[in-house]
Amino acid sequence: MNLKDKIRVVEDFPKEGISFKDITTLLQDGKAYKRAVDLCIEAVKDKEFDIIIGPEARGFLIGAPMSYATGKGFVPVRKPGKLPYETVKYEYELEYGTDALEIHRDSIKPGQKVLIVDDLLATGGTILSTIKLIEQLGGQVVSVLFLIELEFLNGRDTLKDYDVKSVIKY
Ligand SMILES: O=P(O)(O)OC[C@H]1O[C@H](OP(=O)(O)OP(=O)(O)O)[C@H](O)[C@@H]1O
Ligand SMILES: Nc1ncnc2[nH]cnc12
Repeated sequence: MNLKDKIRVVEDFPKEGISFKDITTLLQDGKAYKRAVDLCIEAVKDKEFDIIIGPEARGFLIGAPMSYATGKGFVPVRKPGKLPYETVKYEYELEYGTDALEIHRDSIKPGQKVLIVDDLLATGGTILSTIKLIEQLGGQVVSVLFLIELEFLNGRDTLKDYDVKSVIKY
């Protein structure tokens, strides 16, 4: 099965010049979704981690099933105003705008080994800010895993101090 064939590419969304990689077509195909999650788990099989962290919203779609399959906990990183308890916040730039992310202050214990998971690496801004949040709380990022990497945007340069893995590359 070629997973790339399951991803729908929508040109000029959400604005002109962006070639949007739409994973909803992959997710709605049960076998393809399972294969994608299995490949993500395979990609980090040599890594030791205590917890999985994924940013809203598409990071949940990959991180939560990986959490279920590996038996590790899942910590959501969310857009501002969504988490009910005390949070720390970080602002960042996207391929198509700016945004901010928050995490619960008590979600990571100092020294915990963290695997970060997201659906897609573009500029790396989302994950760099996720890393800042984790490190502020004393977590240790052992690896960062993406289902999709847009290599031409050089997000790996932004994340050069970290172990970065991806399953599908454009
Ligand atoms: O590498 P970057 O340039 O930071 O871009 C990648 C991020 O952009 C998308 O999320 P988006 O903010 O569109 O939110 P969503 O998951 O809620 O759709 C995607 O799911 C990644 O998290
Ligand atoms: N080109 C793209 N396709 C899908 N999600 C994205 N997030 C940032 N850039 C994206």
